[in-house]
Order: sequence, then structure tokens, then C-alpha cells
Amino acid sequence: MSTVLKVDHIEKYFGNKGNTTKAIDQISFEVERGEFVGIMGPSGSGKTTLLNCISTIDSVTTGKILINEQDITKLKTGKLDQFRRDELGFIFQDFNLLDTLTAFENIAIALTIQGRKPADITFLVKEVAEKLEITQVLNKFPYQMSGGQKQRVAAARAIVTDPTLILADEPTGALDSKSSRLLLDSFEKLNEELQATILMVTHDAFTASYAKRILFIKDGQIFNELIRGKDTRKEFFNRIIEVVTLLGGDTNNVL
Ligand SMILES: Nc1ncnc2c1ncn2[C@@H]1O[C@H](COP(=O)(O)OP(=O)(O)OP(=O)(O)O)[C@@H](O)[C@H]1O
Repeated sequence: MSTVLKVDHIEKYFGNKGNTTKAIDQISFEVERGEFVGIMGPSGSGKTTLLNCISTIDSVTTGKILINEQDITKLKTGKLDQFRRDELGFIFQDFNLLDTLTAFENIAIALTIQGRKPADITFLVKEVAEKLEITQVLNKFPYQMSGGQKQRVAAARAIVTDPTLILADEPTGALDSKSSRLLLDSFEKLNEELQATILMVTHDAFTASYAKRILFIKDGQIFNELIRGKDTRKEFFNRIIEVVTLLGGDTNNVL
């Protein structure tokens, strides 16, 4: 197996002298190709900051982050934009689709920027749409789609360039339970059939139970790690709940 992501002793401080918050305090971990990893932790524990540092949206104070053996903390702005476009796929809680573009165009945009041929773009978009069961909405605009459909379009956009790593921040946060299940089934499929590597932040135990491994963050540090192993999703869910309870997080969203 090859290591896709190596987070090496990172720290992140916000603020300035006399008024600093240590959002990340010496976090290290690795993700192998084809893994589906969840990050959980109470509010303010540093989950989003961690994801933002990995996604190159924010910079670390100390430490290294290697994606495909490339230290992203050393990349300059121009290179960083290209790196983000070519190596990463993003899925956000609020979908981030462009309202004036159809689903097809939203999914195609990254391929267009990469300068791919129109015939290849059409082929790739249709292929991923079939996998995510959104073929019937390809000609629709975001306002004509349900929340679940929008999020599956966002997932299609994230995967269509075949990125090294997909980063998802609370992807089911704005979805009802049925749409959440459909999206998570899609994630499972992308992970198992296409060997997509997914790193997903969530506070929701049900969502987390789809991952194969969970890192729990508390006060900016890794507090615990759970590996699904041969557990069913339900068994894994129960183990996750135990740790969430121990961490003092909320267990409201247990479906
Ligand atoms: N831009 C910022 N300036 C100052 N402090 C910040 C900033 N962003 C985050 N923090 C602080 O860093 C810590 C970690 O925040 P972060 O948003 O990463 O937590 P989180 O685990 O994602 O929380 P939540 O689940 O509520 O979204 C918090 O104490 C927060 O107040």
C-alpha cells in the first residue's frame, strides 16, 4: 500500500502574541491509498482547522503535510492552486455548486480547466453520474434539485478528476437521513469500486460509521483511533458512540 497523506507533527496557532489559540497541537497520522477515514471530535476540537490545513486553504504553524510525497506546506501560491485542482477533491456541507451552471457543467468545470477534450469530458461526466445515480439531473440547475441530489453532484465533481485525496467537511450536515444514506452509500461505492481515498470530518456517528477508521480529536490532539475491521456498520456505530460519549460530545444525531 502507498501512503497518500502524511501529517507530520503539525501545530496551528491562531491570533498574535498575548492572545493565541492553539487549534492543533502536535497531530501526526498517515492515510494509505484507498482508505476511508473519518475525523470526529467535539466542537472546537480542531477538526475543520485540520482539514483546512490538509486542503491547503490554511497554513500550518509548524510541521509538515505530505500528499503524494509532496510537502504542501512548502508550495507557493501558483503551484498550490494547480496542486489543489489536480490532486484534491472537495465536498462541503453546503454543496458549493455554481447556481448558474447545470449539474453537468458543475461536474465538468474542473476537467474544462484542466484542458481536457470535450468528448472526454462528456464521457467522464456521464460515467461518474451513472455511478452516483444522478444521470437524470445532469441538465438541471441546482435550484431544481433536492439537497441529496445536489450533494451527489458535488461528490461527482469531487471525484471526476480522479484526485489523490477527497476531503469532505460535514458532507451530510445539511441532509435528511434518507439523503444522507444515499450519499454515504455513494461514498462507500466510490471507496470500494474506484479505490477513492476519502478523509471526512463529521460530528455525526451514523455518518462516521461508513468510514473504515476514525480518528478522534480533542483539544487539538488525537485522542483515540477506532478501526472498523470485521465489524458490521451497526457494530462499528456502537463503538463510535462509546467513544463519543467518553469524549463528552453530543449524540443527538444518532439515527
Ligand atoms: N480564524 C480563527 N481565528 C482564531 N481562532 C480560530 C480560528 N479558527 C478556529 N479557531 C479556534 O481554533 C479552535 C479549533 O476550531 P475548529 O473550527 O477547527 O474546530 P472544529 O472541531 O471544527 O469545531 P466545530 O465542530 O464546531 O466546527 C477553536 O478554539 C476555534 O475557536
